[in-house]
Amino acid sequence: MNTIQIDHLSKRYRGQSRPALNDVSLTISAGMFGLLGKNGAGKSTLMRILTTLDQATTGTVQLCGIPITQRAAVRNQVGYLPQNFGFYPNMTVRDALTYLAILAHVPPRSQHRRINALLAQVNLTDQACTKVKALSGGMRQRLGIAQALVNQPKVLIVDEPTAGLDPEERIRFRNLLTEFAQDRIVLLSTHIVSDIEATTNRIGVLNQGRLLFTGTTAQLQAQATGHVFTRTLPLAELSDYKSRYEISEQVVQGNTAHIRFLATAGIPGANVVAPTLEEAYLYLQSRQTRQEVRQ
Ligand SMILES: Nc1ncnc2c1ncn2[C@@H]1O[C@H](COP(=O)(O)OP(=O)(O)OP(=O)(O)O)[C@@H](O)[C@H]1O
Repeated sequence: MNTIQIDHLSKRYRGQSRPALNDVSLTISAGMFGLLGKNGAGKSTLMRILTTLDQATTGTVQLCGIPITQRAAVRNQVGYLPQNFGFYPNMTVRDALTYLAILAHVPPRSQHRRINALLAQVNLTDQACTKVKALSGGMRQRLGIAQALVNQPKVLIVDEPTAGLDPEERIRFRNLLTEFAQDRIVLLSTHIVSDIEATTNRIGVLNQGRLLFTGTTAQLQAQATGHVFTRTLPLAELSDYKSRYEISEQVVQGNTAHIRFLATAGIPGANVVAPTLEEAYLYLQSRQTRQEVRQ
């Protein structure tokens, strides 16, 4: 029963006219799963419901077979790294983890061993005596993972974890997540497509509270096949293209522009190219917008 089963989940915050989540149904099985969506799509709301920090308005969730309403039991199975994670700045890394281990009821005789293992896993052994406030952004996020794993959860939920990390730390952090996904569910929420590309091929896309897509990255890319084009054109024509099409890439050299763009049908003089995952994601979003305009 190593799955998260979400059925017809909706959430409407008090005083808001539009629901933050709108009839979301989704099954997430073991391994890494990426949840993509732009700002305000509802990702954090879903994460907070799955971690029992917030409650749905309607719908049900079963996490590893446990109904989400059994909050204490669910919390034993879930580790969470929230957005903007930051805690106990004046404690050392070891003291902060020890404190959390106590809160998580880790037996005193296992605490030291568990914390040493976690520090090694997230590569922070050398920083055990460093104060949290002195860690770099990447180290802090790795400490965030360690704190989420203190109670050895079956499910790890991470919300926009790579924002603000430099490329090296971002890669390191993503590799860490894929390692952890080998024997548990890791749910990664992000609006950064390259984070998904580098870690998983199983995704869901949220937009304005609705699940627009769930499947593999290849399936998403297949939906955009035939809708991404490349063209070299005089720089003077670029603004006209920009007003008509979604440009996914542009390189300007002198008076010439090389562009990749999205269009619903073939364009004379433009060549069809295979969509990248980012372009497939943009195509999905723009198709949704066109449908809304038509309605
Ligand atoms: N506590 C709250 N009270 C009222 N509205 C909220 C609350 N939290 C979120 N919302 C609204 O719910 C919608 C979804 O927000 P949510 O934070 O879940 O999106 P998100 O995809 O995580 O976006 P971001 O990447 O910006 O965090 C937004 O319209 C947001 O304004």
